[in-house]
Amino acid sequence: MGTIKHQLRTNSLITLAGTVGVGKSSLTNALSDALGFEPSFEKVDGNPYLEDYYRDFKTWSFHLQIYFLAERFKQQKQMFESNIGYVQDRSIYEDVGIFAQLQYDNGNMTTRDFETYHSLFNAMIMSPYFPKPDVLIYIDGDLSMIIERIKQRGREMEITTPHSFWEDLYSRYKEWIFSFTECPILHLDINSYDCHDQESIGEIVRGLEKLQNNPDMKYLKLENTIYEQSK
Ligand SMILES: Nc1ncnc2c1ncn2[C@@H]1O[C@H](COP(=O)(O)OP(=O)(O)O)[C@@H](O)[C@H]1O
Ligand SMILES: Nc1ncnc2c1ncn2[C@H]1C[C@H](O)[C@@H](COP(=O)(O)O)O1
Repeated sequence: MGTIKHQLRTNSLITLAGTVGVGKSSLTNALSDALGFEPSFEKVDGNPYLEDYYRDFKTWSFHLQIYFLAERFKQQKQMFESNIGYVQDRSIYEDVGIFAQLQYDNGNMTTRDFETYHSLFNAMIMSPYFPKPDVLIYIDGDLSMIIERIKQRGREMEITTPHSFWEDLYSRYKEWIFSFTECPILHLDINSYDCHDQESIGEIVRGLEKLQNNPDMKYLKLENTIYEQSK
């Protein structure tokens, strides 16, 4: 798929948010390609804690969160210094507001560790390396479809994780997005776009432009961007 003409600032930061398996990485690829921006991925292969974490949340939650924070810091610093456009696969706000909070609420992180984690997070986002994203794209959809995608993707550690964990994560996302005010939100449903369709990606780009060019506009939901279906 080729590049799409757009009017976004050349150093824009577009961040994707949504639960595991919803399609962030796939859309990060398609959008960065279309915009001529760099993609910035969350690396799963090579994460030294992730498999242990899924086996034993209580032992590894704090270690994993610190690891993710360190990775994000390096990623943000590199993005800030290069001063070019990026599409980022997952925001730091989800680490703290969803994943760490979930494990704390479920008794898998102590108050001491949670407070240490929070103070590190707060110190980091005060640094110049953490400008607010221009737009956060929130991807949502039916939980059953999302679970199907997790199964199809085939990461063993995720497939063997109890359904209740995905339900908890899913319902937290629904609440979290309503309280999110750091930047404008472009809301997509997994049935409302197609990563392989230039028209559909073009509609998403138009949505991003609207939000970036209208400072009073804080939220936009794209109901259907798939040309074939909308006819
Ligand atoms: N629009 C889509 N339609 C069908 N399958 C999709 C779509 N987007 C992603 N997938 C598939 O769903 C799975 C999870 O997608 P991924 O982009 O890795 O999600 P995330 O990064 O949110 O965890 C992958 O197997 C991917 O190929
Ligand atoms: N902050 C996090 N805490 C726990 N687990 C996390 C965090 N960020 C990502 N993860 C996990 C969830 C998935 O198993 C992988 C990759 O996420 P994905 O949504 O598939 O990009 O890492």
